[in-house]
Amino acid sequence: MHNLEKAEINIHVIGIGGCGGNAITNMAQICQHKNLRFSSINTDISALQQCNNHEVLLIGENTTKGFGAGADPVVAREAAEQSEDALRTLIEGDTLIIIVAGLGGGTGSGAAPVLLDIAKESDINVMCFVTLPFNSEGGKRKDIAFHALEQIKQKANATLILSNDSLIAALDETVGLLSAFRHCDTQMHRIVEAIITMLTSTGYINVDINDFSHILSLEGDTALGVGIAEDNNSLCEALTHALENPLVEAQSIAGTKGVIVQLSCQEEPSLAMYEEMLARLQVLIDGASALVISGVTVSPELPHFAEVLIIATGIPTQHPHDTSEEKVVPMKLSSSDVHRAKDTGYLDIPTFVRLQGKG
Ligand SMILES: Nc1nc2c(ncn2[C@@H]2O[C@H](COP(=O)(O)OP(=O)(O)OP(=O)(O)O)[C@@H](O)[C@H]2O)c(=O)[nH]1
Repeated sequence: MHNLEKAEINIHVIGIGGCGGNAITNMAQICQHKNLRFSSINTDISALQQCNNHEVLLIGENTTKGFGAGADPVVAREAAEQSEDALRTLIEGDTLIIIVAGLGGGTGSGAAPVLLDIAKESDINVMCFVTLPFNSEGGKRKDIAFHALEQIKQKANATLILSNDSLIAALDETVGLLSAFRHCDTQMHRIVEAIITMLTSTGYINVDINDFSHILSLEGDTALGVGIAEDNNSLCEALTHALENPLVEAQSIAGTKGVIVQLSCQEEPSLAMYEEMLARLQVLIDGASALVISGVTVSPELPHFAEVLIIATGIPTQHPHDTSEEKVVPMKLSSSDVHRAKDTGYLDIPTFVRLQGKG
């Protein structure tokens, strides 16, 4: 008799540095699931004290004495290396790690690559959700961010790059900084939730962890996103919108080697619309003989008619480090999105704002 119990999936979302910790605090507040765990890692003990709803780990205590990495990624890397054993213990038993970090400062930029190396040694898939600094933060922060991004893209199975400058372009001018950051967190949280639903629910057409790992193992650039459909007729648009997030670098999936398309619906989707959505996908991949894995889950509790999650990997790299403004396609958000961003307060002032305040 075979044991038909499914192996437990453990998804661990880990924030690194001030931005990462803020994002995790927000996500942990709204997103709970038995297969999901949240942690924050920092060199700065005061930032970790704000992370009051999830696990925290102080790294490099001997070097930094808990006062932060002083915006120096080299110091942060050393701090992470000093705490390698604690990092290894933190990720024990994880199936998938999602790292969240703001690039451009010390801790996120310096410690994320170290955690990626440790996860790789332990054979754990890692996705990274990173933000790029505002232009107004200056060239030095941009340089640090791009250098870190280069390492992260090489080491992670998939990287989602959110641009802080796009927040300005995409949101209403009157939105406050912290609400805008919170909006950025919401985008990441939507993707995390869609991945959890995909990996933990049994779909009519099922995408399992091995399908997911296969797609993540393909080498090249990645594109990922979630699009929302209000009815059967807008499944195609939801697929396109998944790749047109106003906060994310323009994402083309032309030439991709592998794609997961996961459709979660309140009720059974129409066959014709499902087929049309997959036909649209073929147009987007532009003739590539990609491996397409599509899943369908019916979840009556979804707040919209449907959500389309797309994860494309093995995309040919066109402009590896060009994240100039031209590549970002800002789109205005819907008024409900702007409303949501305005309505939400923020728990804590991000570290970089606090540091700037200190003058
Ligand atoms: N979207 C978003 N970006 C943030 C937030 N906080 C900081 N940032 C961005 O992330 C970059 C890095 O800031 P932090 O995360 O505070 O820096 P750190 O990695 O902790 O580095 P050190 O404080 O120098 O050790 C900043 O330059 C900002 O562009 C946040 O809450 N949301």
